[in-house]
Amino acid sequence: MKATPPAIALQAVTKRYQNRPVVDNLSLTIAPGETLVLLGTSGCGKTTTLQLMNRLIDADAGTVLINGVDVQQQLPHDLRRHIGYVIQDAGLFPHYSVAQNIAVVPRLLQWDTARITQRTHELLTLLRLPDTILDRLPDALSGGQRQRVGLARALAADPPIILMDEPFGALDPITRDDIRRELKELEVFRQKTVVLVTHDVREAFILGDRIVLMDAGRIVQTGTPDLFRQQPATPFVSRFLKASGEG
Ligand SMILES: Nc1ncnc2c1ncn2[C@@H]1O[C@H](COP(=O)(O)OP(=O)(O)OP(=O)(O)O)[C@@H](O)[C@H]1O
Repeated sequence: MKATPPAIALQAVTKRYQNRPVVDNLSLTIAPGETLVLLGTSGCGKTTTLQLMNRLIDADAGTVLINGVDVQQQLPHDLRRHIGYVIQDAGLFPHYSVAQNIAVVPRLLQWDTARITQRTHELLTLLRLPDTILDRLPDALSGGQRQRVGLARALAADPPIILMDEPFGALDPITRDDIRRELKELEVFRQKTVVLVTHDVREAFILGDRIVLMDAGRIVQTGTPDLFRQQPATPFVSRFLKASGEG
């Protein structure tokens, strides 16, 4: 029997801007079903690393594989239909209603209206959203509701991989804590391969099966939250954890 390939693999990947590597010879594998958190200070290359995974940007060197297939052999739009993407403040289309936002990928996949309606209602229930918001524009939602709609949109076609870039960054601390907790408890979230970018150590410890701490485009330490607590690999790691009150 053939072994299952990693859901995502980066092999010696480099991305340069103005001749400066912002992702520097980085290698990383993510198992199916794993929640991996990319953690690090502002500008260390987390977002760039994430965007290499769904071909929002292309690497200058190295290989990115999704389920064992080089992303260069896949069309960006095909790839993105199979990889959900959630960004800060949800990134909803402002002139689309909530219903239209949630239906973006199902429409691309040419689902019929009945199937889209059924899926939309399932997602509203899953994410504890009232169906009274379906006709509203994103502007007429609270930040927490917008973020939930962003999640619903990313989950709509049930992609096996979800990429999340500072998904809770725009929320107040209480709403952020609530949504984090709810997300962690969702069965669907547990089953999926999730890569989450954050600079928030607490968030990384709550949500991550494994954490990758980056600095200047490189990996400083990889491991479970417990490993980070018990064996910070370098003084940089200790300082990073201490600065957030988790060290
Ligand atoms: N399109 C671009 N052109 C030039 N430089 C860029 C571009 N995108 C990112 N950079 C630079 O690459 C570096 C890494 O950026 P990246 O967004 O990946 O960092 P990050 O760790 O996600 O930071 P943050 O937490 O602030 O979002 C930064 O110095 C940034 O200024």
